[in-house]
Amino acid sequence: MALQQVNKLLSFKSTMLSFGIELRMTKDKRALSRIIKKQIAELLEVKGFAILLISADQATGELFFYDHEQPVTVTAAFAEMAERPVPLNSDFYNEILKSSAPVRFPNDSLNSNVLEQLLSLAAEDVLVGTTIKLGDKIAGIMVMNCSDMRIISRDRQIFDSFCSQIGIVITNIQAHKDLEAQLKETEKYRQQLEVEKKYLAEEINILHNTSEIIGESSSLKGVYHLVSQVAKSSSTVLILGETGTGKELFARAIHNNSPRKDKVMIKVNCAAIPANLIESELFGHEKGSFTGATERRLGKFELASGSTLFLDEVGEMPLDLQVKLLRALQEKEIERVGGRTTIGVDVRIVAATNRNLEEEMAAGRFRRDLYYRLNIFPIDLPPLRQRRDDIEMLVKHFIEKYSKRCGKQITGIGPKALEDLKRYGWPGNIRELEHMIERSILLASDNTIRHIPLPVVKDDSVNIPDEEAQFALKTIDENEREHILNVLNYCAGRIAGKGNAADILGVPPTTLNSKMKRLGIRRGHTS
Ligand SMILES: Nc1ncnc2c1ncn2[C@@H]1O[C@H](COP(=O)(O)OP(=O)(O)OP(=O)(O)O)[C@@H](O)[C@H]1O
Repeated sequence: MALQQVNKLLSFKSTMLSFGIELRMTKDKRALSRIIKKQIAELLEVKGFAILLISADQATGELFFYDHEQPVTVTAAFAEMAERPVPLNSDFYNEILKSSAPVRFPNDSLNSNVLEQLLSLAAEDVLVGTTIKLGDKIAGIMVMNCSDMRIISRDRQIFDSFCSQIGIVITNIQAHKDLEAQLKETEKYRQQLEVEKKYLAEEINILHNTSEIIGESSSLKGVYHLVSQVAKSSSTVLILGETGTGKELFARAIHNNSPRKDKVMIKVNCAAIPANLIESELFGHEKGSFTGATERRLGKFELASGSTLFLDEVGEMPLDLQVKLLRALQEKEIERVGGRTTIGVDVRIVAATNRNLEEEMAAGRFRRDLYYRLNIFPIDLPPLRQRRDDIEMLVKHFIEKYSKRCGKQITGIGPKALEDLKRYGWPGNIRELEHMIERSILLASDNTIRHIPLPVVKDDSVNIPDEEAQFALKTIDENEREHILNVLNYCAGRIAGKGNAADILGVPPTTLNSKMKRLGIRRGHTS
């Protein structure tokens, strides 16, 4: 090799080496632009340049490196323009992206105000565009103006080496940016978890403070025994029982006596969530997966991982979601709405319902396969009318709880009032008893409850039965209908408002209205 050639090669190598080192040591985009400008001008006699960073789908470019010393760059208009992505759908950019070598273009090809201002092409200038690659991956596009394209063509080795050095820098910066974005996303995700955890912990705290299980009747002792047998395992439990019998209370007891007790039990009320939101509530969603999904949201399944998921009112779950629930239970993994990957979850399921699932299956409203998956360890909670022995204890418990809350000094209940309570049918079970005691405390004029405002009977067809035998002949719906009618009579047909039917029954007026509709109760039924 001729000495001159060897010297040229040596000098080129050392220039590239120091260029590469300089680039890698500089962190500031403005300073990097300055280094690129100096080198490109010295080596290739390039006058102006701009480098665009390409979006992942190659649809737009972001102005990344350019000559910050150009006077135009200090204007507000330029700053605003420089922020906007440059669309890459013109022939000019297509040609550059397709070509493996630098391409020369007519001077009016730029089609971008910001680039036109940066390069400020003179008539004698040559406009050149090229891709900036790292290996086979296109990282950016460089457009430049020089006086003679031949310099670039002649020194292609220099030019290519120069471009790949910039490719390394761009890729590094991009990777750093991606990492930062991921860290930001993770931090947001962590914060969301914290918020949800705090909210749930508070919710549970409230419930814990008030949710001692009271009762020593033999039927309840049978339930305690079942709870103690199953709690320690991870088996699915299905709690069955009429409304207000304490299904949620027992679900918490199972969780609190399980090895998962240090984590918060997560509850989903399958009846309370609109059908179109319940999937996202259970399985979560990715950002943008549907209108209104502005953030990624964790589902209750994910939140319950390592803990217990309490599926309340599972009998009300829409059929299409029952399929998804079954899949999640069988495969122990879920997919967020709009997500592309499956997420493994370790969740213990406790489900509850006041519906007769056999009937629901026969009517085609509940999937048989899901029923068998849930009915592994069923626990039947007896209604209050079958454990009247517990009424006195429960009454004492609620008197203590509510007299404190109401700021009254109620110490007990009179024998007549207690006898009335023991004879009543309790279709709303313990919840109804609880509300009744709260109401009686508010109405009491001295420190003893002497009168209980039990629903008044006005219609023979809804007469309150004397003994258990009569209840045994009725269905839950019949009982519910009868009780609602009694309460409506008592409130002179008024549904909404404090002290009226919905309030006494402990349900929102809308729920009472729909129950009335389902049970065929018209307002005219009441007097
Ligand atoms: N054995 C009990 N001792 C004390 N309080 C009880 C008992 N059982 C139920 N309660 C109270 O009665 C109310 C209703 O209980 P819970 O919500 O657990 O019933 P549920 O069967 O889940 O009702 P629903 O079917 O309407 O969801 C709660 O305030 C609960 O604390």
